[in-house]
This record gives sequence, structure tokens and C-alpha cells, in this order.
Amino acid sequence: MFTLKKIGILTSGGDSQGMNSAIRSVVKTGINNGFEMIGIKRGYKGLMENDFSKLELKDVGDILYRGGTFLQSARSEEFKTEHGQLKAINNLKKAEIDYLVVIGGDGSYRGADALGKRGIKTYGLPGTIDNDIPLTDYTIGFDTTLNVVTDAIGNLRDTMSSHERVSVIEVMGRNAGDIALQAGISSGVDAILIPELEWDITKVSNRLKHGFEEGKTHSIVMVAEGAGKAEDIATLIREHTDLDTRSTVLGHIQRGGTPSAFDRIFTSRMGHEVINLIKQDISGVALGMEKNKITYHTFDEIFKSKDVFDKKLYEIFEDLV
Ligand SMILES: Nc1ncnc2c1ncn2[C@@H]1O[C@H](COP(=O)(O)OP(=O)(O)O)[C@@H](O)[C@H]1O
Ligand SMILES: O=P(O)(O)OC[C@H]1O[C@](O)(COP(=O)(O)O)[C@@H](O)[C@@H]1O
Repeated sequence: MFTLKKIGILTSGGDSQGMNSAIRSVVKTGINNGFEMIGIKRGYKGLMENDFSKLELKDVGDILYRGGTFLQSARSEEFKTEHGQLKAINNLKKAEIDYLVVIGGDGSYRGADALGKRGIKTYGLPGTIDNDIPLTDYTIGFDTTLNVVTDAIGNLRDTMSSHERVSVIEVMGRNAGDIALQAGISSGVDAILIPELEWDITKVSNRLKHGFEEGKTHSIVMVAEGAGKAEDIATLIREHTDLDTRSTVLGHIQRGGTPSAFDRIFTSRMGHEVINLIKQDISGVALGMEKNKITYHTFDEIFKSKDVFDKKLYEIFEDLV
């Protein structure tokens, strides 16, 4: 009897806005091109626990504009072990899944690559708000997060201005300052502290002091979580300047909300392309966008590359303060 080829799909690591849109695109394009689609719950955890179900077109209705991921996500230590990976492979084989699409960040890519080295045809889509994956200009959810952070800073500015305070705002980005830098520029902040560059509290403080002397009614300092804690930096600034400071950690609010039009279109394009690659039997690759083209590279190429920090953008910022 003729059976359809099966594609499994899962979301893994920190979720990001646009993951649902990516799932929708992969599932719709897959079904419309004659594949059977299988949803795997809770990332690699569900893969090891056999938490699989067939997805129909109706299952991905009404999710395009929802944040989060309806397949849910998880981090799993067990999956990093040989035992965990063999359990996952056994389940994939039993379910006769021919291809596996993984939406997640660098850790999830390492998991997909490990499965690939054990004979599974795997594909990565860059799902993380941090924008820290090499060989793609954007990651899924990054653009939405920039908009969420920009809105939040607008609200903080109002009250900081009334009280003539300095607001120190901590945003996500364990190892990357992309959210801090880009949302900092879009919000017109006064200083940006990121893990990629050394910062000097005296220089930052002098800049803030000078701004208030020139008549500013508030100042905003943006800190990526990988560069320091907002509370500590607010204390240091108070000690160096005598200005009144407040700290805010934006936290997980940054990972929610309806995906931006950009994230919806970006993920729709990548979902389409991954099915194209499957049809050509190209595997062991992750997709992304470079210079507005959807591109793909092997996992090895991605692991060997460094996520390039946009120095030019930081220089632009320094000329805007
Ligand atoms: N080196 C690795 N080998 C195999 N699996 C890994 C590896 N690193 C991470 N993973 C799996 O991928 C999951 C997600 O990775 P994590 O780093 O938490 O998030 P992200 O994918 O967003 O970077 C981990 O919980 C783990 O199950
Ligand atoms: O939600 P959790 O598990 O506390 O993780 C928080 C981390 O997840 C992120 O939002 C995304 O990180 P990953 O892409 O590596 O999962 C980081 O910016 C943040 O440090």
C-alpha cells in the first residue's frame, strides 16, 4: 500500500513569537505538497516520551497571530545523553517519521545535529528572541521583541520624566546584545551596555550627569542581561551621580505578544523553503535569512561560524547620544 512520507515538527528551548506562524507554514505547505505531518509536544522531551499526534490543516488554524507555541517547548537534560537520543530515535523509527523539523536556538540545533549524525534527516529554523544564531540576519521573534521592548520603554519614559529619574532597563540576551542595541536605538536611550563590549560606569555616569545639567528630565540606560544586573547598575549610577535611579527587569514579557508582520512573513517563507529542501532530499541544514533571501547552511557550518556583532550599528548609536 502507498503511504505518505511523514514529517515531524517540534519547538525547543526558549519559545519566541512567530513559532506558531512557522509551524503553520511548515504544516500547511507540507500537507499541500503531499506529506503527512506529525506534531511532537514539548520539544525533545516529547520526542523521548513518544508524545506525537497527526496534524491536519484545521489544527494550525487560528494560530498565525498567537505568540508562544501550541506544540509547547521544553529544555531537557536527558536528551543531551546518548540514552535520551537513542530513545528519541527509536520513537521516530517506530512512528516511521522520515524528516524532523526543529524550531529553536543554538542548543536545539545541537540536538538536531546529534540526531542527524545518528541517521535522522533534520532541519533547523532559528527560533529565539536573542538573534544570536550565526548565518542569519534575523531569528524568529526578534523583531516582535524589539517592538514589545520599544513600547515598554515608552511607558517607562513617561513616569521617569515626571520624577526626573534615570531608568535602568534590563532586557534579555544572555550572550548577545542585539535586543539591547536595537531596541535601545529605536527608543533613543542614553547608554547601552552589552556583553560584546566593555563598559565604564564613570563614562556612563558622566554622560547622564551632563544630560541633566543641559536640561534633560529623564535618562534611560539599557542593559542586556549578559552585561550586568539592572539593580546593580542603578546603584552604581546613584553613587556616581546623586541622580535618582530606578531599575526595571522586563523579563518574560519580552517573549510574548502577537508576532509582528515581519515575523509572520519571515516564518511563512522559511516554512515554505524547508518543504522545498525536503522534496530535494537535502538534510542536516538550518534555514535563515541573509540580505532578504531565505538561505540554508549545514549545522556544522553554523557551529563553526560566529554570530557577528554589528559594530557599525553601535557606532551609529554612539553618534546619536
Ligand atoms: N549539545 C547538545 N546535544 C544535544 N542536545 C542538546 C545540546 N544542547 C542542547 N540540547 C537540547 O536542546 C534543548 C534546547 O537547548 P537550549 O540551549 O536550552 O535552548 P535553545 O535551543 O533556545 O538554545 C536542550 O534542553 C537540550 O535538550
Ligand atoms: O525562560 P527561561 O528558561 O528562564 O530562559 C530565559 C532565557 O531564554 C531566552 O529568552 C532565550 O534563550 P534561548 O534562545 O537560548 O532559549 C534568553 O534571552 C533568556 O536568558
